[in-house]
Amino acid sequence: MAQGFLLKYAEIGVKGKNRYKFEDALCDQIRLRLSFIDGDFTVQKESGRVFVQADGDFDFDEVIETLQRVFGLAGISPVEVVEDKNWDNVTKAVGDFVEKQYDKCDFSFKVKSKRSDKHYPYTSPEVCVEMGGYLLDRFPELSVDVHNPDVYIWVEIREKAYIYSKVYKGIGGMPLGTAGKAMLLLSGGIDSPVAGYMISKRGVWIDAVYFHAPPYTSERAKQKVVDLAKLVSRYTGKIRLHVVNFTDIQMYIYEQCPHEELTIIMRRYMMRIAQHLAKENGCLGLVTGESIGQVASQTMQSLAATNEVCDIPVYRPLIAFDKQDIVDISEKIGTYETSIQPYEDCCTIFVAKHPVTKPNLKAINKSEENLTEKIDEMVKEALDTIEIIEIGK
Ligand SMILES: Nc1ncnc2c1ncn2[C@@H]1O[C@H](COP(=O)(O)OP(=O)(O)OP(=O)(O)O)[C@@H](O)[C@H]1O
Repeated sequence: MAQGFLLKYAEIGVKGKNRYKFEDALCDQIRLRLSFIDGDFTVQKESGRVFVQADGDFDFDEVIETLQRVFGLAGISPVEVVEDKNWDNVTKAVGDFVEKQYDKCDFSFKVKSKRSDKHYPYTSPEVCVEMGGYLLDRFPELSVDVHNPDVYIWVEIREKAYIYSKVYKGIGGMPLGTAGKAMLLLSGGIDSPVAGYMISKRGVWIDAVYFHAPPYTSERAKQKVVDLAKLVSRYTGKIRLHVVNFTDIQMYIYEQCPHEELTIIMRRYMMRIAQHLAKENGCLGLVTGESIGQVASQTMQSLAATNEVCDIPVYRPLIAFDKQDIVDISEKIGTYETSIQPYEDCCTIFVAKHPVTKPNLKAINKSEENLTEKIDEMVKEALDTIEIIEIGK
């Protein structure tokens, strides 16, 4: 059983003077996530790494899976720690480690070393050579292969010595909470959950808003969005989901506006409401799952028309992604199966047969003039009757 886990971080490593803030945010996230699973974990910074001391009963796979969902980590290694790092202790510990890890010591290996304690009597290359020699003496069936070894044996000389041979890939990105908060427009489709995951991977907290149109969209369609938010929150942490009743607004637009402009005008009202909620909740921008050319409302002209009603940035993490690339990510993060459940979305119910693909802004603005102040009352009513669902932890 590993005594703990040595974690390598991703981009934080290239940060300058304020690197400690990113490291602290990362440690906070690791502590939080590990607090939800069995085991007794102590998280501490260790020059360029994070060390998690693991005590008590814990499920190894669960720890790895949990850490693999923490943004900011590049690699996760179960380690043996040698407190007193004098050379004899370290060599013996490395030999014991190899013996314990592998039933048969007949493979090829390469020792890799990193030394952050510059006062240690051996340099990194010396550690590799000396340790390699020691292992060959102790396990005669081992062989060295510096180009393509079966096993890498890592020895990191820090305040203590750390020994490991496995590196589980981390998810990368930046620690949550290092980049402010944004409001995700979350539908029940494939794209917006992926967009939420992607923006969050850059360290952004997310809140979400879902436009619901009962009775045209069912309770099951809403539940699907709640389920998606739960799945996304395994990565993004807590999400405050705002469910907006959009029925009256949609019906009114349907009655008053040219049908080929419906999707754009509805989308503009969604953006206005989302922006209001974003400002109310301290969000610095909106996030959507749009990508250029995917459907009529996602041409560059249409995106310009939806942007026009926003005075805060609209982030579209998937803007240049092919559909298949988006599907691949949704499968990886576990939202795909839920996203493809066949429940209707309000945008697909009130869709025109021939929506405009190159909306003319003047024409759109003119059509919106027909909506009179009645729509402002409807927007106010929608804002007053929002249901808030707290998702995740
Ligand atoms: N009912 C809704 N509630 C909240 N946001 C929505 C809703 N419908 C659409 N959106 C937002 O608008 C974006 C574009 O929606 P649209 O239906 O045109 O495309 P889509 O490719 O089907 O997107 P998705 O797969 O995310 O549903 C979505 O990614 C989402 O951010």
